[in-house]
Amino acid sequence: MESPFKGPNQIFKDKDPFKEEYTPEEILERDDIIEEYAASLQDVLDGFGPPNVFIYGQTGVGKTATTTKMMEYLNAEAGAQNQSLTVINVNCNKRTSTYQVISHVANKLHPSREIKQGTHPDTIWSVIYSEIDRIGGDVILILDEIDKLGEDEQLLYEFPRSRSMGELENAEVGIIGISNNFKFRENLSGRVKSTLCEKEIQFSPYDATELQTILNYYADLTFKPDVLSSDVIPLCAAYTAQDTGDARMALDLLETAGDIARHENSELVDEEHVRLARSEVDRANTRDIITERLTTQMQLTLMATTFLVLDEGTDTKIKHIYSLYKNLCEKIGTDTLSESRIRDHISTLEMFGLIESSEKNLGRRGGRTFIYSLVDEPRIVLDTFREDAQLEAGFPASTDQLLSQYEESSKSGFQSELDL
Ligand SMILES: Nc1ncnc2c1ncn2[C@@H]1O[C@H](COP(=O)(O)OP(=O)(O)OP(=O)(O)O)[C@@H](O)[C@H]1O
Repeated sequence: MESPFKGPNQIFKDKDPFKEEYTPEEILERDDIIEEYAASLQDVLDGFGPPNVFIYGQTGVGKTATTTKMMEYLNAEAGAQNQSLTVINVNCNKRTSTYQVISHVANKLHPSREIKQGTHPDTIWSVIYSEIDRIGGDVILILDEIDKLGEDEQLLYEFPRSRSMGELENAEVGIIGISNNFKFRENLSGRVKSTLCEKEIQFSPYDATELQTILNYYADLTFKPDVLSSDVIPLCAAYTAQDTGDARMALDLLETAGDIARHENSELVDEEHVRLARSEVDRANTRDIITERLTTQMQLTLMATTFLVLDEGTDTKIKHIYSLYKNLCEKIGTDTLSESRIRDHISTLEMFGLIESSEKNLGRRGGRTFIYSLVDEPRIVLDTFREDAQLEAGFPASTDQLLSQYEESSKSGFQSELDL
């Protein structure tokens, strides 16, 4: 058999900067934010103790990268001034409760103690406090994806108050919470909000010009010289700015365009590669949101909406979505939520960019109603649900037939418009 691999790579010189764990040398296009961030952290260097800061903004807008860079600078300055500063970083995506976070922090502070699963929380807290007091100085706990802690506020209440509650004598603690969930802040209890959100920094989405600067920087690190045709970066930036303004998505698009060109043994990456990459990235993003971000109940709400969209004779309004949702729950044997909870889920699906709404007049009867449609092709959404056997069990037997009919009629609808 002939080798299935392609010839020598003519496109990339390095792919590390595209990896999740890569931290760029420079943070571009965020000078104002960096200034604001530095002002919030100045207390540490001036000896007034670490602040609590809440960082928020959509996904991929540089919250984590900027925070990592700020901590590098802060550590260097604190070191130069002989100040004791300890920074502990925890991603709450993997540790979603106070218990899991404190176990992790205790293990980081005191690795030889090895906290075992089931250790009483009081024991864990006392390991943390005695270790922090032994080290002394300022301690900053960074909680990335802090919203994953949900309603478990114990850590957020207790940790920033540890000094005033007499748990610490030689040290003081501040929390930097990072979140892309806008609802999280609103849902915090007053007592936690007032401390955690003492200082807030909002990261806005990038515009096309900012994305171009970021993409040019990464392109220099990752592509061989002169392989990108001149419209590739502006196109990647324009597509992403119109959509989310998310730098991760723009980088993903650029890398995928390069992958496609490499797969074709092409010597250049061009506009067509970016177009192909765009539909690949869209498909992958939709899949990621559905599988990683939605609860089962949200998935069922989206599934009901998708089947209604396929059933072209029925309006996709909440009442109909809810009724189909209840049938699906029954079919796959899960709890059924109230209509108002499903309304909330529909708002969340809109926030994730999976569905969109339009207002419809109800004609002579008067009044208006909202009609929902899918942002992506139904096939992409259903293909994702098919990967989950429990959800697939809810599919009607006629799914494939409905899907083909829908796709046929969308195609013929397009042709008849062209005939005009
Ligand atoms: N201003 C920037 N300069 C250089 N690189 C950037 C910038 N903004 C984002 N990036 C890069 O884009 C990617 C996504 O950024 P980052 O992880 O910081 O986003 P985030 O806002 O923390 O997203 P999430 O909420 O999903 O965690 C990373 O590879 C990061 O290095």
